Amino acid sequence: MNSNVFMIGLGLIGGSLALSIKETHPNVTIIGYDINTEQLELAKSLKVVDHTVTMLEEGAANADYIIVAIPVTQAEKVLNELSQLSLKEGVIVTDVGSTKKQIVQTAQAVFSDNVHFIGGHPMAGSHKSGVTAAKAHLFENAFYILTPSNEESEKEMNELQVLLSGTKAQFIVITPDEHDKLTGVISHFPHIIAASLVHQAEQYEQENELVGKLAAGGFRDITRIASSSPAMWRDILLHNKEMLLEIFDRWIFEMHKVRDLVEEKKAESIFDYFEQAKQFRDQLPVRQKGAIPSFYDLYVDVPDYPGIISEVTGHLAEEEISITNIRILETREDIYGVLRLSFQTDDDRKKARVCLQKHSYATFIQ
Ligand SMILES: NC(=O)c1ccc[n+]([C@@H]2O[C@H](COP(=O)([O-])OP(=O)(O)OC[C@H]3O[C@@H](n4cnc5c(N)ncnc54)[C@H](O)[C@@H]3O)[C@@H](O)[C@H]2O)c1
Ligand SMILES: O=C(O)C(=O)C[C@]1(C(=O)O)C=C[C@@H](O)C=C1
Repeated sequence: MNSNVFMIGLGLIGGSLALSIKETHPNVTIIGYDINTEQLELAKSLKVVDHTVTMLEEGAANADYIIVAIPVTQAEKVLNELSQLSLKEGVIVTDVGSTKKQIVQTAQAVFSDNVHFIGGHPMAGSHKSGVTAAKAHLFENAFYILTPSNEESEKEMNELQVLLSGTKAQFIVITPDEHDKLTGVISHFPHIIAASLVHQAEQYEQENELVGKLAAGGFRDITRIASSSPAMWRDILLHNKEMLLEIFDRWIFEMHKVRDLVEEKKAESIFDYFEQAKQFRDQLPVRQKGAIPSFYDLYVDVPDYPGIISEVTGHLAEEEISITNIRILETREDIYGVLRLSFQTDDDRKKARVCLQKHSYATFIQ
């Protein structure tokens, strides 16, 4: 494949897609554009793209594929701008936005028949933003949702999937409406809850400063996504208003129900509430990225002495095995603690296990 790809938006998602495309199709030329000149220059110096341009029309004119990877309200604006430019006959335009209804509607309204728009949404990401957080394998095993317009032929759909095959994601085709309902439940609303829990803790901290200091474990796990880009989430909430209002109502009803159980001390019902949630949560496909992010965790028994963590990570670094997360689960004096190392892939975890066993560490996988 030696097509021209024009990547608009060189942040986490645009950067990651560019890297994965280049890995599978080295002859593809990727031209990058971003309104933030710092991101643009970084993308060029990190070799995430081959060339950069500072005007939309410069990159759009010769593009066989245009990928719009910017916050969703900006995406609508840019689709409009693109529709005013002279584009190659048969160009395939796609986006990566977390909402689909409004974007697909805009694309259908503005593009003529010689432009093939296919809505897209890779269902994996991070709370980190910017090109420096981009990774070629960000979407491995994740679902990649496509919402083609009715007229989109099989040929264009196949071509786009070939271009994006390096993501190693699993493509799934649904309607924009279905998309916004599903993501409202499993992605958009959870982000609101995470942010609201953080706000609540902040308010309580004014009464007692220990709140912030003690906020660890569960609080950190459930609020990681509250560190995501505010601009991105503002736009998503504005786009998916109808669905989110419906979920708010159900959620408020649910919270009243649990509140009543607590007030009335209904022990059995409280148990059932947690038990049913645990059952549903435990049977979700954890190896697969998507609704629940997958982590390839390796547990290592470690004695508690200074420098132990750098010793373990040092062995892994020698063999160029990268860790995505590290956490001490339990380290008390004079006993063995447990280090939980997370990896991006199962392969990295296997290599790490062999490496650490060679250095006489006991390792286990849950
Ligand atoms: N972060 C995630 O987890 C995730 C996952 C899947 C999809 N998405 C979607 O991907 C899109 C991009 O998110 P991201 O995480 O890469 O954000 P990001 O902040 O890392 O990158 C966005 C980039 O777009 C640029 N930009 C903004 N407006 C622009 C414009 N008008 N023209 C050109 N460049 C512009 C910004 O300067 C920035 O570099 C969003 O629509 C988001 O909803 C995000
Ligand atoms: O892992 C995270 O940090 C994410 O929030 C990723 C996440 C999600 O909600 O699952 C966020 C928004 C995207 O549209 C898709 C994926």
